[in-house]
Amino acid sequence: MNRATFIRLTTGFTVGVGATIASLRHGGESHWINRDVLGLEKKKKNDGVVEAETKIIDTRLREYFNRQGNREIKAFDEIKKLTNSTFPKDAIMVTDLAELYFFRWLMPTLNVKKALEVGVFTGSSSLAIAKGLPKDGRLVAIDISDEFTKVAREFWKKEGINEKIDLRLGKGIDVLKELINNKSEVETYDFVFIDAYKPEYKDYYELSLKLLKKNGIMCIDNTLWERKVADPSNQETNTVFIRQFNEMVRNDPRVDIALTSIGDGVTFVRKL
Ligand SMILES: C[S@@+](CC[C@H](N)C(=O)[O-])C[C@H]1O[C@@H](n2cnc3c(N)ncnc32)[C@H](O)[C@@H]1O
Repeated sequence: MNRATFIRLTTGFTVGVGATIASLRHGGESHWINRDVLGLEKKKKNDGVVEAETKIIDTRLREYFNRQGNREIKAFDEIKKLTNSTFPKDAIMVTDLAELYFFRWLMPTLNVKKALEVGVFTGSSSLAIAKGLPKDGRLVAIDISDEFTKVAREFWKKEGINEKIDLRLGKGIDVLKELINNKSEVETYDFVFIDAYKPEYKDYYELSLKLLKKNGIMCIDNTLWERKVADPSNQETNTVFIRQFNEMVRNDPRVDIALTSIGDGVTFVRKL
């Protein structure tokens, strides 16, 4: 059998690819190998069941996915490259490419005219949102860092979308409160994207909910937090905050929700 067509477990247990993605049961210690075949990571659960996880981590499959699943927008790659060279240590914060394509598509699909974002960094998600807005659409983009958003501002200008973006520098909570204080802003936003300081997610959520229209959509990024939310032994600060946040949203009767495994996990919320 061609090595690339099977999964081998450390017990010597070997199975064909087609039948095994959902679950493999066996008794001994196991780790799956040859991620390259499926592009899916598998982990052994306590009861010996090995399950496929949804995040695409295989480079080849990811490349195929990004190439074939979307009509290429070169600017998404360019901003990622520019961020890598300008802020190599922080570049991991750039929003997942699949998410960028999805947001660009979502804006006209939801007929979004007025959007809000908390957490701009070098401007990738703002770029995707603004590209999907109509000519007279507006994105209010909030970030605390002048240094990061300087790169964003220059890039938006180059892309000809800067007119659609109203950048507000400041702490997310303060700027959202300022917006709410202006009564004409309350319940006028069609779309909100939250991707800033994790311990403040609950505050961004509460404040943004006031700004969101009825039936407006809020997307909250990183809600699977590198899968750590599902590991009870992980008690890191951000993991705990995200877990509490997920619990709160799940129990909030003011919204309808869908947690998706796109990127690092994105929760979609519709204001009822
Ligand atoms: C994960 S990055 C955002 C990534 C961005 N969405 C993108 O597509 O590249 C988080 C951003 O939140 C900003 N930030 C951190 N604390 C903040 C706060 N208290 N208020 C507003 N922005 C904050 C950081 O400066 C950083 O740019």
